[in-house]
Amino acid sequence: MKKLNIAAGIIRNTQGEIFLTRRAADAHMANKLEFPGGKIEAGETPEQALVRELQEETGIIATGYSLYEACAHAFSDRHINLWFFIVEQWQGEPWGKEGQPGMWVAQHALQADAFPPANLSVIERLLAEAM
Ligand SMILES: Nc1nc2c([nH]c(=O)n2[C@H]2C[C@H](O)[C@@H](COP(=O)(O)OP(=O)(O)OP(=O)(O)O)O2)c(=O)[nH]1
Ligand SMILES: [Mg+2]
Repeated sequence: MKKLNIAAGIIRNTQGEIFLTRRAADAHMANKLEFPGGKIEAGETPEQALVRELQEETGIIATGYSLYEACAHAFSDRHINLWFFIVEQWQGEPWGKEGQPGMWVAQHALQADAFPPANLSVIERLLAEAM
């Protein structure tokens, strides 16, 4: 079974909104909302992958972040380890740089069923901790 390690950024602004992107129609977990991010490459730390992926997918340079939650999930065809980081300091303005729709959503308005199933626990925690 395929094993993937993923770093993703929960980019949160001072209004308590989080930047989300929608996955492509032809990707794994097609059309689901996600926290921007992607595969940790050989030799990279999760933090290095986070900074690289956010630059590639949203154009920002993350400068302040901390690990929020790590979890594992077995899909029917792959096993993934996910590292979710809260990102609260960055340079630039995030946008859907790879053509994917991007949007700001209030933390308290996140909806777990719009995300891949692996995100359930992190969404529940974000909802519980929303202002
Ligand atoms: N980025 C991201 N991926 C997630 C989330 N939840 C979740 O299950 N995933 C899964 C979907 C994919 O199987 C995997 C992410 O891989 P990806 O397709 O984004 O990888 P990548 O950016 O490196 O893309 P590529 O170079 O392979 O095209 O993790 C999430 O919140 N954010
Ligand atoms: Mg990605």
